[in-house]
Parts: sequence; structure tokens; C-alpha cells
Amino acid sequence: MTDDAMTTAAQEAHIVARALPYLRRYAGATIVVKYGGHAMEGSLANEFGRDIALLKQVGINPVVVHGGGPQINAMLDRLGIESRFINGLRVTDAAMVEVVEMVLSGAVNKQVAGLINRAGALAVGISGKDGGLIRARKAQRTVKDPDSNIERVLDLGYVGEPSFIDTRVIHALTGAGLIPVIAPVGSGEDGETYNINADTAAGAIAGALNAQRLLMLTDVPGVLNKEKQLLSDLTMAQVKDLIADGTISGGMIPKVETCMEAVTQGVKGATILDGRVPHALLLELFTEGGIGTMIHK
Ligand SMILES: Nc1ncnc2c1ncn2[C@@H]1O[C@H](COP(=O)(O)OP(=O)(O)O)[C@@H](O)[C@H]1O
Ligand SMILES: CC(=O)N[C@@H](CCC(=O)OP(=O)(O)O)C(=O)O
Repeated sequence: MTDDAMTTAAQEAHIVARALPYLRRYAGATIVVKYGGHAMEGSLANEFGRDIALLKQVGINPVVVHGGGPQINAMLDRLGIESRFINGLRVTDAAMVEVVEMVLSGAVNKQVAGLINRAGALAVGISGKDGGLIRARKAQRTVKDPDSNIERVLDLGYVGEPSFIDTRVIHALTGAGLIPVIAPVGSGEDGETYNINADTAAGAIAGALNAQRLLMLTDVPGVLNKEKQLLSDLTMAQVKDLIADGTISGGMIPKVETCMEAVTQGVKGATILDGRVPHALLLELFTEGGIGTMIHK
């Protein structure tokens, strides 16, 4: 080996050795990863598959819940169907929910499982309807009329929220050494199909599994303060203050609410992190402090 190659090899060995305390911390832990539709369109998709395979290899149980908003948009465009969003949720009529289910539990689900399989681990793509995993009810949203101050109930159609998570199918897969990859659709009481926001589905699954960590990959570094600096650690009380003073707004609100719900249900830390950073998952789990915003009790 040349001197240069020796130096590089020594640096690499040093990095691997530094991971030891974190490998110990997470050995046997369940970690739920929400993989958003934007993240899977980027150039880092193969790297995501390899990172999930690596987590499995070192004794962690990753459970992947994916989105697919942009992919649903593309299919609806091809079919000439227009989408409307209320508070970040796609108003979903009966015709649309068929398309949503086809895209999420079809092409997207198999694509994400394929990324992990190609990296040498065994992933199994399922929908929230398989094994009774996600039972759902119609999501309720209200809006206050600014003039009259009267609350109006909004009809989002077949948008659902989880009412019960049956974890047996997840345990069956992880117990057999497989990685579950879950599409966020659920079944209603009468067998109807519900479209569930992927963040919401991931949070409910993390809570029901009593997961050690929930990692939400998005396309910002995490929660930012008014000066656009990253807030790396937040208690639930601090998150509520940041929503109240308007620092956290828009699509970040349902994300932090999902994190708080998961933490309330027993998840030790829920983190919002930047999926555009190479090896974001490894940096979050295997370095002190991680890279995103961790929300905890
Ligand atoms: N305090 C904040 N810190 C970071 N992002 C924020 C904040 N408040 C609002 N946002 C917005 O939230 C967005 C992330 O939510 P969203 O676009 O719904 O993510 P995703 O598509 O990954 O689910 C950011 O792109 C940003 O515009
Ligand atoms: C009710 C609702 O809005 N469901 C989402 C489900 C997909 C999703 O959440 O995908 P991302 O994580 O990629 O945004 C939708 O129809 O787009």
C-alpha cells in the first residue's frame, strides 16, 4: 500500500470505529423511516436503499413508510384529473382514491422495495390494507369563517386518518429478517379505501410499534428559526411556542404534530431531517447530535 492509500484506509477505519457506541445504542431497535415522494425522485434514491440495507445488516429493524405525492400528481395529470389540497391534504373523491391506491401501493411501493432489494437486503412492499395493518376513519377538518367566526366542516372525501394499527404483519416480516415497506392507504369499517398522508401514517406506525426513533426525510434541513438557522433539539413545549409565534408554518405544522404525537405514544425521539444530504440516515443515527431537528418530551 502507498502512504496515501494507508492514510485513507486509516481514516476509514477510524470512522467505522467511531460508530461503535451508536451501533450498540441501536442494536435491535425499531426505527421507522418516512421516505417522501420528492426524496425518491432525486439522485440519492439508490443510496437510500443502501443505507436501509446497512441499518438492517448492523442489527437495527428499519420499517419504511413511503409517500408519493409527486407521483400521484403525475398520474392524475396524465388522466386529466385536477387535485386540490386543503392544509396539505389532497381532497380525494371516489375516482381519485382508485388512482392514489394504484400509484402508492403499486409502482411506488415496488420501486422503494426494489431500491432496498438491489442493495442486498430483503424488503417486502405492502399496503396499509394488507394484514389489516392500517384501519382508518374519515379525516375531520374544520375551518373558521373569518367574517362570521362560524366553524365549517370540510369534506375531504376519502382522506383518512389511522384509527387502529395492527402491528402483526410488521412483526411477522421483521421476525423473518425482512424489511417492511408500507404504502399509506388504509381500510375503513365498510371496506372503503382511504388515502392517508404519509407523515401521519409513519407517525401512527412508529407509535404503535413503540419505535425508538421516527425519522422523517424531507427537503429542508429540519425546523428552522426566524433567522433560518437549524434548531437541532426541541421539546414539545418549544415546538408549541414556535407554532404559536408563526416560526413553524405550512407543511411543517403537520410534520411536527406527527412527531409530537409519536413522542406522546412512547417514541423516544422523532427527527425531521434533510433527505437531500447524502447518507442522511447514517449521519443522523451514527454521529453525536445528528443532522436534523430531534423532537422529544
Ligand atoms: N420553521 C420552519 N422550518 C423549516 N421549514 C418550514 C418552517 N415553517 C414552514 N416550513 C415549510 O415546510 C416545508 C416542509 O413541509 P412539506 O413541503 O410538506 O414537506 P414534504 O413534502 O417533505 O412532506 C418546507 O419546505 C418549508 O417551506
Ligand atoms: C391525504 C394525502 O394528501 N395523501 C397523500 C399521500 C402521499 C404522501 O403523503 O406523499 P408525500 O409524503 O410524498 O407528500 C397524497 O395524496 O399526496
